[in-house]
Amino acid sequence: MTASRVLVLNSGSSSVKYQLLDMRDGGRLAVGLVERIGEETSRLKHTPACGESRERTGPIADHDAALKAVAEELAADGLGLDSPELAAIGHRVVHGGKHFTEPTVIDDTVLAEIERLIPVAPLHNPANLTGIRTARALRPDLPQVAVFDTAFHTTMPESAARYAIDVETADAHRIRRYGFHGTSHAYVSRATAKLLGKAPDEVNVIVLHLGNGASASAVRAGRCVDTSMGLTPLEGLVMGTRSGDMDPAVIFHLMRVGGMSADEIDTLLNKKSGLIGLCGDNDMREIRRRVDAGDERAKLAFDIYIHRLKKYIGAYYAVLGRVDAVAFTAGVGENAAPVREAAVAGLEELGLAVDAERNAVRGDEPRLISPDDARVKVAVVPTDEEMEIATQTYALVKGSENLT
Ligand SMILES: Nc1ncnc2c1ncn2[C@@H]1O[C@H](COP(=O)(O)OP(=O)(O)O)[C@@H](O)[C@H]1O
Ligand SMILES: CC(=O)OP(=O)(O)O
Ligand SMILES: [Mg+2]
Repeated sequence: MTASRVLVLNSGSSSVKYQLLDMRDGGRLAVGLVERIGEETSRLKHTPACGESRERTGPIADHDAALKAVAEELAADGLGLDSPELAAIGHRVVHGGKHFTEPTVIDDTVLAEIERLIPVAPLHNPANLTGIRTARALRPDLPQVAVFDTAFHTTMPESAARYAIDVETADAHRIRRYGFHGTSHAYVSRATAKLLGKAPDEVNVIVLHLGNGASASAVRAGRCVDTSMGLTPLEGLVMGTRSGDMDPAVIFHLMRVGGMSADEIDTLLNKKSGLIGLCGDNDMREIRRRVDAGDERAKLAFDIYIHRLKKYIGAYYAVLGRVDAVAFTAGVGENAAPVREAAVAGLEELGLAVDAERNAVRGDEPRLISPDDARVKVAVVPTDEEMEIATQTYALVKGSENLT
């Protein structure tokens, strides 16, 4: 029997999403989520294919404890990490810098590089590292593979990747646009081509990944040519708790006039800005409920969110020259019909429109929400970062087995 299972760990700043997949048929043997890590109200939800969902509530102190709890849940279903059927563990790693352009088997050198990049992904890389270290301790013999959020964006031309700052300073500090959510942008742009009945290299797609973190990308013939996140996942769209774009001089002003430290401003812009800073809520469901109830602050937050999104659709339309489809994905993009409607409203001259009835339909499958005669298709394409990570992990592990 050859090992054919892959465990995927997607460790976020306060959560771990995981899936155990059988790569012979892509079947999901178990999926789960640990939320609110580090709080009193942590929750683990585990759903095995062979039975009912189970929940654990109560404090889970850190990512190490979270992963150990996940390992226990898997073991309870006979799917423990000690299984000989496990071929590899695939990890989402947010920042891979310029160095990592492909999925990579993790060794001590790779770990050190991920650690070196912590200052440019302070919310994400530490969590990813803990996930890797704990998984390695549990199964030291197993290949652990890192799949980087930045990898898909390494095809960007210098004109998109470079900031217009002094070249020597930028190079000395490796300052450039790296871009994130690449696994999702890659998966969704390919799935969008498939939905249109085309090969990925035949279409130009604008992908809008709208989760808690949010980013847009311009994908020409299957290759990323621009993306909204930058050196760190702070730039670009308005997000749940992050500001996205603003005049960088705001930072000097807050330091000189507001008396704030660099760390305080970092926390302000990453954790207390975006939707939560504007209206006190970062969940689009709650914001829509408030907007519908006539709440002015929620309405302004929603309008700022949409205004920024629309600017990026226009910008990437110009970058691509010809657009075949705009694809909405992730928590907000897949579920919030009012966001999709508002983002595209008024863009008829660009060939973009949303059909209200189609937009209202909910579902898990990729689908078109534009009218039949639309020049540019608008699509909802559920992302599947875990499946993409598993596929890349398994291909790498099996490929290297075949070579030996
Ligand atoms: N039914 C829904 N309607 C509107 N927004 C939703 C819905 N479900 C989830 N969301 C939004 O999606 C966000 C989470 O998206 P997700 O892609 O899971 O984020 P992340 O991976 O960054 O944690 C929530 O914060 C919420 O704003
Ligand atoms: C890179 C990033 O912002 O990721 P997430 O949306 O998971 O926070
Ligand atoms: Mg996400």
